[in-house]
Amino acid sequence: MKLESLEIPEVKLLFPKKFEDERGFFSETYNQDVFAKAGITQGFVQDNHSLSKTAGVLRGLHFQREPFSQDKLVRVLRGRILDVAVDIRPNSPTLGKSVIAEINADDWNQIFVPRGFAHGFLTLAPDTEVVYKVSRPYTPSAEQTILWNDPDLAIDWPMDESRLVLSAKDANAMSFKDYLKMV
Ligand SMILES: Cc1cn([C@H]2C[C@H](O)[C@@H](COP(=O)(O)OP(=O)(O)O[C@H]3O[C@H](C)C(=O)[C@H](O)[C@H]3O)O2)c(=O)[nH]c1=O
Repeated sequence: MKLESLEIPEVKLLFPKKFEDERGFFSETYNQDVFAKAGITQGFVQDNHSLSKTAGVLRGLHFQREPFSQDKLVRVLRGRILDVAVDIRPNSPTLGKSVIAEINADDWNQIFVPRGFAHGFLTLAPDTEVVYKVSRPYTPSAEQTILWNDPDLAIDWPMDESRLVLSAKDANAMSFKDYLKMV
């Protein structure tokens, strides 16, 4: 499996092998030993799957407070996303910095977003299906959302706000400044 580090090394891009033949393809999309060799030793306890019907669906920026924070291993079954991981670790030298990568079915790539990061994505195609493993279970009481277009984070989303589809929760999320007051 090919592995690439991004501007924040804890966030990793992975390219599992895809064996193609006249029938189609086979791919081990997760293998504990192979991923451990890539430095991903977290166990995963839950698989998630979301469908976004149009391009312009923006989900995020989400995280779960400690001790419920989740590592996430994200891939795209169909379509394309711009995936964003924001470093929200209070003592990190890259606090507030984002890593952005396109994850899509054609490239068959995955992104590993460790705990300590807020996560979100913007769909770039209709009928985009995202599946991802998480290392701790969903804990609604611990779920938090930081505003997708927070001025201090200054994430360069490549789509005009008027075209975005957001949940009410995400549209009314807290600012990064308010998050910093929490920690
Ligand atoms: C996350 C989650 C949600 N749900 C239920 C709760 C809601 O009734 C419904 C939709 O949840 P939500 O609007 O939070 O879904 P997304 O906006 O796709 O949230 C996800 O999007 C960003 C990109 C993430 O990184 C998180 O994993 C996750 O928060 O599914 C569950 O039952 N289990 C779960 O693990």
